[in-house]
Amino acid sequence: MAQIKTLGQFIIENQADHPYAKGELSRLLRDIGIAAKIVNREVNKAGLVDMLGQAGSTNIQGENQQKLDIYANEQFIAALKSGGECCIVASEENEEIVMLDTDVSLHAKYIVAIDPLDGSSNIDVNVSVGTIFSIYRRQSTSGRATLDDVLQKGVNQVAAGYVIYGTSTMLVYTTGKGVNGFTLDPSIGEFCLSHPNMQIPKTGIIYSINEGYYVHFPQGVKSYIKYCQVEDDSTHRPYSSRYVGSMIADLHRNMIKGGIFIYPVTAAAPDGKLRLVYECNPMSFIIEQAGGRATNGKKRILELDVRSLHQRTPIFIGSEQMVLKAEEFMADADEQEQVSIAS
Ligand SMILES: O=P(O)(O)OC[C@H]1O[C@](O)(COP(=O)(O)O)[C@@H](O)[C@@H]1O
Ligand SMILES: [Mg+2]
Ligand SMILES: [Mg+2]
Repeated sequence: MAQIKTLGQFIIENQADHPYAKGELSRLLRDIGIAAKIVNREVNKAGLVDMLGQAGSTNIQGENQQKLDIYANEQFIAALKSGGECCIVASEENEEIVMLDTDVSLHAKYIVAIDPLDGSSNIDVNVSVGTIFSIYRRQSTSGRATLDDVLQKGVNQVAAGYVIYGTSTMLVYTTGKGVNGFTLDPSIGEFCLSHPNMQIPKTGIIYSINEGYYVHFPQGVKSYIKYCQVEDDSTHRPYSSRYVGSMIADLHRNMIKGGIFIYPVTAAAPDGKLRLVYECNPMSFIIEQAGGRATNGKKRILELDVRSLHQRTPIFIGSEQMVLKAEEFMADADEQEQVSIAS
């Protein structure tokens, strides 16, 4: 049987990849791995430990917080605090940034942005959910780190990853040197390397979008969906429509099989629904590192200016050729619109 390699071993072995390698980032990734195991334990038995359903509170997005949203948030913040390598946590579930003000973490170099539980609407129905994390180095060199240290462009990420609590539990991450996936082996309680050097296929036959909002989509998106549904053997169309409703699960599937995931602007979400800092930037870093593409229909997600903590953006992400194709339809629709305005 092949030698297993745990996440801890892999992180240490690859520590030299990082310009600042003194072990802090490795310890930070270790802390995230520990919190992921604790959250996984509760997710797996949520119905037995009263962890299903709403917590009775709402977050800054106006969403009803699920009990597991809050539990996961507390576990990741606690692990990052006790680990001492993180000075600020920016979370979907906290309106403001969370300053980790222990003596050690005050001087820590890293910022962690996190979506503690992604796919919250799927918790109670036993469909895959996840955790998304993004890591930056603080830019300010003296005093306390501030919100400005958090509102950095996605290109500045030093690491990003996600945990998927699905048929198996996996942790997938990048530090800018490719993407690797680790599966949790409950019998030894370790994440073990199972998906080395993940590469997303350049194209695929899966499109992933909530078609229930079709009437509210921009013309370019409507045209692209029609393109996906046309019969054409030479391009393996019609494509298959797959939509789990957990960004993590939809992107993980597409990363392995190829495909495109789109969450565009809609009437209800004029800036899109998904959040730039702790959903779109980390997932775009991972997908790009796996050979894919991620834009807002025009501009690279990782180059977008970050103005606020819970800022939203439309996103077109996945297999490179499919995202480029969707962008073509967006550009054509814009052109049409310009022509009709001009005439
Ligand atoms: O129900 P919709 O509008 O299709 O939205 C589904 C999207 O919302 C999300 O659940 C938002 O994430 P959270 O669950 O972390 O709030 C994504 O995971 C998913 O892709
Ligand atoms: Mg989310
Ligand atoms: Mg969430």
